[in-house]
Parts: sequence; structure tokens; C-alpha cells
Amino acid sequence: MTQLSPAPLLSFDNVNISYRVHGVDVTAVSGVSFDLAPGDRMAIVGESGSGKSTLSMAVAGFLSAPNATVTHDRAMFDGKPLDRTVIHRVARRTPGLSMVFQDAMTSLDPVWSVGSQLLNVLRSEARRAGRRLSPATARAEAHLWLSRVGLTDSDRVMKARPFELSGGMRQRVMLAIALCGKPRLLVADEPTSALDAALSREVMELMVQLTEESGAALIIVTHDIGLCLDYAHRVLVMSKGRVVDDVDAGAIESTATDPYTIGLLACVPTLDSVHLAELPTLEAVRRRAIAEERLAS
Ligand SMILES: Nc1ncnc2c1ncn2[C@@H]1O[C@H](COP(=O)(O)OP(=O)(O)OP(=O)(O)O)[C@@H](O)[C@H]1O
Repeated sequence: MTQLSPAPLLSFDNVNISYRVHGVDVTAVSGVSFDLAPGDRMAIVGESGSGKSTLSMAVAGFLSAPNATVTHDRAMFDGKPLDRTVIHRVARRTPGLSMVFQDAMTSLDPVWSVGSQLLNVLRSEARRAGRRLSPATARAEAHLWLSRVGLTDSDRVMKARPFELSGGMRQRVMLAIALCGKPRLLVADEPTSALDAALSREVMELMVQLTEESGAALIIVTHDIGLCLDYAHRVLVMSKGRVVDDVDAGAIESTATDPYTIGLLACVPTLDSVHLAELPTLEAVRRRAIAEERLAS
């Protein structure tokens, strides 16, 4: 008997996004199509300006730049059409879909305590699900979520305002807020770029563990191809607004076809590169490829 693959959780076909700058439409995302299965973990990788944040914000419904225009042939989430062509000044939350951002300091409200922000989300999620949530249960759930993201001193964290916490703690708070509504998809835009290497890995591992436990799918947006190869099942490589490779993370070395992806992979530090005086840059890899091509022809 042939096994039917599950219906995609997310399905985008021919997404195009441009920004109007000084009266001219500048393309940021061009003809992007992909499906994401429930529980899948996909990384969107590319250098700065390749369009990955624009794409992920459009996916999550957080693209609010008034000069943006989105067109697509299909945008579906959890079996329902998503209207991503209308840009709202204030992001519209899609039930079942959450996002964490690069900079928790600007994403969390600086005025309200962590506890009130977390309780607000828990209450509104309960309302949406038609569930009664007493104040005592809401507080217990908030403490539980803080401990799930590794914040054991939850009494202090509940009372603290974001600026009173370290960067790593704020990122964990954001993860708790994003996951407490039990989303089916979490979109994380450069979630660890403000953290040091060790903390980055801790937060990535936590994000993977919590989404795996709940069965949520995960989209990780990053410029760090090395980091995402350890955590994603699949990698979408973007360059100049286009998807140039869409490959399994485990087989990327043998299946990537685009010179851009091959260049990115060549820049990942390995045990073999410890003897090098300096690591290659993407530009150096590009120049070497062009020189080798010239020599061969
Ligand atoms: N609000 C905006 N108005 C005009 N152009 C924009 C706007 N936001 C992004 N862009 C442009 O769109 C292109 C894609 O930007 P985007 O931020 O999506 O890339 P990125 O790959 O996420 O880069 P980074 O890693 O630096 O965030 C870039 O050329 C950028 O300058």
C-alpha cells in the first residue's frame, strides 16, 4: 500500500514581495514557493538582504511596512487560505501561528512586567479557545511556562520588566510567550543572533525540544548555515530574493546545486579548517570559483 504524505501545514505558491522606495518598486522576494509538513523544521538561510526576514514576516502575518506589496498564487495555513496580500499597519495574529524575533528587547513591551505580558497572552488564547481560565490557573500556567523555558526563578522573572533581564533570559521569555498558545507553527527570525555562541545553541536546543514535544512545525530564519544544519530537517537557501536551493539538511553537501549554497557551505568552519590562518569569506569563495571556471575554459 502506498503511504500518503500528510497534507501540508503551510503552502505558499509564487510569493512576490516588493517595497516602494522613492516611487520605484524594489523586489525583495521573487517567485517563492514551498510547502511545509506538520512538525517539520525548515531553515531559511541567506546573506543579509536576501529577503528571508521579509518572507518570514509575510508568512507569519507580521509584515506591516506600509510600502510593501505582496502577491501570491496560493497561501494556505492549516487548511485555510491566508490573505497575505493586504498589509495591515498593525500585525494580525493568525491563530495557530507564532513568531519570535531577533531582538527581544524591542519585541517585548518595555513598560509591562514579564508576568503581565505572559498572562495577557494566556488569557487571550484561553478566550479564543472558549476555555475558562481562573486568575490562579493563569498564574500557575505562567510559572509553568517560565520553568519550561529554563527560567527557574519564576517569581522574580514574573515581576521583572524586560530591561531587568539578561539577553538570554529575554529570549527565553519571548519563547514562552510564543509557545504558550500552543501554536502549530513557530516562525523564528534570527532568534539567537543577539546571543553568544554557547547561549545560541542552548536557545536553539530549547526551541527544537519544545516544538518537538508539542508537534509544532518550526521555521528558523538565519544567516548561519552551520547553526541551522544541526537543527533543521530542510534548508531553503535564498539569494537576491529567490530560492536557489531547497534541500534536506542532512544531504546538503551532496544535493545542493547552486554555487551560492556551495559557497555558503565552504565558509562553515570545520575541524579541517583549524590550520587555516583565516576562514574563507563568501566573496573569496566566489572569486575562487570564477577563477577556477576561467582556468577550466
Ligand atoms: N521597509 C522596507 N522598505 C524598503 N526596503 C526594504 C524594507 N525592508 C526590507 N527592505 C529591503 O528588502 C530587501 C530584503 O530585506 P530583508 O530584511 O528581508 O533581508 P534579510 O535577508 O532578512 O536581511 P537581514 O538578515 O539583514 O535582515 C533588502 O534589499 C532590504 O533593503
